[in-house]
Amino acid sequence: MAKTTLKKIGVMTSGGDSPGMNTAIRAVARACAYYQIKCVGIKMGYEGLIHNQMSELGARSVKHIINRGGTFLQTARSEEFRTKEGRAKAFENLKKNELDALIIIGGDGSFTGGNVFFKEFGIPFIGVPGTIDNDIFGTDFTIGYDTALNTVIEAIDRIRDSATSHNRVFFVEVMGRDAGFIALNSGIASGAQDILIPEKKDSLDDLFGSLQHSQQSNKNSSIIVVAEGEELGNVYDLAKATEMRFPDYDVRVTVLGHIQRGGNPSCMDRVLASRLGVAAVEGLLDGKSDVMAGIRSNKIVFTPIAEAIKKHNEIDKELIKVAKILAI
Ligand SMILES: Nc1ncnc2c1ncn2[C@@H]1O[C@H](COP(=O)(O)OP(=O)(O)OP(=O)(O)O)[C@@H](O)[C@H]1O
Ligand SMILES: O=P(O)(O)OC[C@H]1O[C@](O)(CO)[C@@H](O)[C@@H]1O
Ligand SMILES: [Mg+2]
Repeated sequence: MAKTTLKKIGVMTSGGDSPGMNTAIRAVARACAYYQIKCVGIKMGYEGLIHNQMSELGARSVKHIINRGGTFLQTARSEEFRTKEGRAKAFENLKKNELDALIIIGGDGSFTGGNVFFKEFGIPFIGVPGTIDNDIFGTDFTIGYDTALNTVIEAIDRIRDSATSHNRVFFVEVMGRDAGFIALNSGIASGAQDILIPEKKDSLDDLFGSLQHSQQSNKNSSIIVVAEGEELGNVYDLAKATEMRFPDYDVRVTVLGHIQRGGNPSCMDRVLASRLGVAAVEGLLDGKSDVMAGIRSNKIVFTPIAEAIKKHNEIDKELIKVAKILAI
């Protein structure tokens, strides 16, 4: 396997945390131990590189974290790393600690940072997609997405209990930044009356038509799942417009928020994180750099970082159709 002579690599988590990041760190540390290279854990994403916060991770340093949410290395959104001076400090520390390469577990922003750093200083790196949003090109699934979906449907199931008891209309906001993957899939899985996502052109008329249909077809509650990036309006605007249009409807709003980012990773996320962590170490040993390790049709693939950042996964139109048919 080994085409390179890497002796020591650094691993970090960066951007928003996601369930399964710990599993990925464990996989990186253990794969390094297996291939007899040193692994260093960098604290707080790029902040830890800039402020020299790092320590060696052996195979046993990562015990009992496979099942824990969050990231024990912690994470950050580093403004300083966006500056040339910040990145120069990071490079100095990287040399001081004799790190030959980096594995960056995070989202598109973290990969952009890695790409800029690679261009400036030639530090080899591989990205591992860790975000609940599933908004990264080059992988069918990102680490944390499946767990977040399961958290969302559990929450909406509970909302449904209350909604049906009161004949209410609920607007439920889910995360996803500019993408509607969480909303569309959780909406189908929780039997939503309507699902509003940025990738689909929505209108108030269509929404009102759907609510009216729900009322007329003897449903005793309606759940509307709204992606946080929805362009028609946020959940509060939509609830207000609905109350004005249908004064007799009893409307409520729930914003699920950061509960979607926590919790023990699902089996799917643990397997994904384990595979991608090993693939990233093997990829570096194989001489790959400036790429992201992902999974496509259940096979490990490496995608140039520039593509992973720029391109977007399309929403599956079949899912939109299924959601519509099943809301009959
Ligand atoms: N253009 C850039 N140049 C240098 N560093 C960058 C750049 N863009 C992002 N970064 C670094 O990457 C960090 C993480 O990016 P960001 O906050 O966008 O999260 P992310 O990795 O996209 O994860 P998520 O969207 O899931 O929260 C930023 O705080 C910054 O330190
Ligand atoms: O944790 P913060 O900084 O509030 O960021 C929230 C954002 O991060 C994510 O949870 C992950 O990218 C998005 O879904 C959300 O828009
Ligand atoms: Mg991002």
